[in-house]
Amino acid sequence: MKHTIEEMISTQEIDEKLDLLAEQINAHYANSERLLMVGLLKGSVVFMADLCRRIKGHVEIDFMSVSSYGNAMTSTREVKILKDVQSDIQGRDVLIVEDLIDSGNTLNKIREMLLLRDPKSLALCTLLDKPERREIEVPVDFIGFTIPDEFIVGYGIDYAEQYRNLPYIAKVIPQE
Ligand SMILES: O=P(O)(O)OC[C@H]1O[C@H](OP(=O)(O)OP(=O)(O)O)[C@H](O)[C@@H]1O
Ligand code: HPA
Ligand SMILES: [Mg+2]
Repeated sequence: MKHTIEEMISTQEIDEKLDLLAEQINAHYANSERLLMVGLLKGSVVFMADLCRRIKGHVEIDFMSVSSYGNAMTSTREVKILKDVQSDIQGRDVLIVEDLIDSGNTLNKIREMLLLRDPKSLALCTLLDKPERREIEVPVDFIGFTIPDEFIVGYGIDYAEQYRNLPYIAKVIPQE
């Protein structure tokens, strides 16, 4: 599809928001002994890398790979687990780190799956939230930016695998 992109959230705004998010997360887990941050590949990689370096104390990171969008702009609503976490999460404080919540299908599925493994606690953090698009309610504990219903790219987030390397967040504008 022919399109252009337009900057929506600058690198500096992202940096400042990450400082705030990290402050909230550090306060929330001040008494936690072994926090496990679980990122969802691939979209959360850039956010995870920047966020985990701001978290204090004993922190471990792990990743899961799920996919629901392929190269399209709309969800198939089917969430496939392509790679599971390597860590045993039973009795652990687990923080899921996600780049974007749109319909809520991805996070809802992951949350249900991880809860069955009996973690000590399970919380959700997303950099971007698009509440207008929600199909399933998911409880989110830490939210960076609440954004309108636009297709987003950059800072780890793709359109047909492109733009993950942008250091800022942009919206995609379709063209004739
Ligand atoms: O709330 P939802 O409607 O489920 O959509 C959000 C999910 O969709 C995107 O991932 P995608 O499946 O495209 O994989 P990717 O992270 O590898 O780009 C995004 O990174 C979120 O994980
Ligand atoms: O806005 C988006 N951009 C990229 N991938 C996505 N997956 C769900 N929503 C989006
Ligand atoms: Mg994607």
